[in-house]
Amino acid sequence: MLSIFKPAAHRPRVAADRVDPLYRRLRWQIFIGIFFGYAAYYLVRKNFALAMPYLVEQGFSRGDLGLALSGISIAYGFSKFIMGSVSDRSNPRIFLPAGLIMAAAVMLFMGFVPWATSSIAVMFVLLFLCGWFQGMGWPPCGRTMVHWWSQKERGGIVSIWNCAHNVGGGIPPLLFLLGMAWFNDWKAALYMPAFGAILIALIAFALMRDTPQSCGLPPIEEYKNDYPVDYDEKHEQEFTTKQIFMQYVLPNKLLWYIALANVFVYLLRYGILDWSPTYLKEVKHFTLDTSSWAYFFYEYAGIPGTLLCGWMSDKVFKGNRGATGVLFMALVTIATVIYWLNPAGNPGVDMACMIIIGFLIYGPVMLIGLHALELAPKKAAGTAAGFTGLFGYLGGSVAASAIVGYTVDYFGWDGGFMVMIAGGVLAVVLLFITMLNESKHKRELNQA
Ligand SMILES: O=P(O)(O)OC[C@H](O)CO
Repeated sequence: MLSIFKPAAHRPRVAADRVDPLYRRLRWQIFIGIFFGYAAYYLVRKNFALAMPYLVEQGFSRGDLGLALSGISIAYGFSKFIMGSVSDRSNPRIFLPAGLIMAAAVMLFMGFVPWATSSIAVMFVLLFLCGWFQGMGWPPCGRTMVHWWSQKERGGIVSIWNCAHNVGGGIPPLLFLLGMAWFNDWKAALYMPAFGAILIALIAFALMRDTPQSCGLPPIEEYKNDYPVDYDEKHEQEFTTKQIFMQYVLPNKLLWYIALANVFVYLLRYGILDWSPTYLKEVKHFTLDTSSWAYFFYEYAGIPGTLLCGWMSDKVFKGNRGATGVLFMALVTIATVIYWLNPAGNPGVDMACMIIIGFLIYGPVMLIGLHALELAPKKAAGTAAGFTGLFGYLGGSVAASAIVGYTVDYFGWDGGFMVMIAGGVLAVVLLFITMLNESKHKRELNQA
C-alpha cells in the first residue's frame, strides 16, 4: 500500500456538544466533494467518443475506434474491483482526486501529443490506462457513504449521489463546444474535459475527509443510533486484503446474485444507450439532432428515476433492494418491448420510450451498488461494489457492444432486441431470487 493513500489516523473525540454541529457540517461538505468528484470522473470517461468523428476523418475506421474505446470498459471493469479493494484500505480524500488527476492526465496527453492519437494500438493502451484510473472513483465514494451515513439513510443518500454520473455525463459535449469556440481545435474534446476534471479534483480534495473517527467524531452507527443487525465493533478496524476477499466478498451468496443480475442490468443500460443513435437513425429515421436529444433525455431522465427508486426502496419496500429492482427491471423490459415494436413514423412513442427506459434503468443500477455496500462490512464495501462492477462492465457492457452488435449484423434489429429483452427477463429473475434470499438472510440475522 502506498503510504500517501493510507487511511487517516483516528483523532481524539471532540467535546460532546461539538459532535452534532461538526457531523452536520462535514456531511454536507463531504457529500458535495464526492458528488462533484464522481461527476468529474464522467467528464473523462466518455469524452473520447466526441473525438471519434474527427479521427474517422483522419482515416481510422469506426470498428477500430470502437475497439480502442472498449479499452476503457475492459480496464474499468477490472479496476473497479481491484482498485476497490485498494480503496477499502485507503484514504478517499487522496484516492479519489489522485485517480481523477491521473485519468485526466491521460486525456491531456492524448489531446496535446500527436503521437498519442497516431494508431489504434496506442489509443487502446492509453484508453485502457484511463479506464484503470477511472476505477479509483466509485469505491472511495462508496467507502465515504458507508462511513458517514447510517444504514437507514443510505437508500436516500446513495440515490442522490448516484445522479452524479448523469450530471457529469452530460457536460463533456458542452465543454467541447466551448473549446471549439475558443480554439477551433477538435482535440478540445480531449483536453477541455480533462482541465475541468483536474479543477474538480482539487476542490474534491479540499472538501473530502476520511472516516468520522479521523475527524474526532464517533462512528456513524453510534451517532445515529442505527446499528446493522450484524454490526460488530471489529467492523471499525481496517481489514487485510485476504480478509476482505475470503471472508466478506467471495463467500457472500447474495453478492454473487446481484453481481450476476448486474450483467443483465448493464446489458440493457448500455445496449439501449449505445445503440440508440444507430437504431433511431436506421430504423426509425430520426435525424442526428433528434436522436441526440433522445440520448440526452435518456441520461437526464435517470435523475428523477433514481431518486424515486431510492425513496421507494427505503419507504415502500422497507429496504428490500431486490424487490424494488424486480419492479423497476420488469417495467424497463416492458418499455423496451414497446420501443422495439413501435413502428417507424411514431417518433413521440420512441422518444417517450427512451425517457421511460432512462427513468427506470438507473434505479436498479444504483440499487445494485447500494445493495453491495450493504452486504459487506464498511471496511470491505468498496470491494463488494467493485465486484458487481466487474460483472456489469466485463459481462454487460462488453455484451452490449459486441453481442448486441454482432446479433444485429447477423439477425437484424429484431435479434438485437431479443437479446436485450432476454437480458431484462434474466435480470428480473435474478433480482427475484435476490429478493427471496434477502428476506431469508434478514430473518436469519434477526434470529441470531
Ligand atoms: O457504471 P459506474 O461504475 O460508473 O456506476 C454508475 C452508478 O454510479 C452505479 O451506482
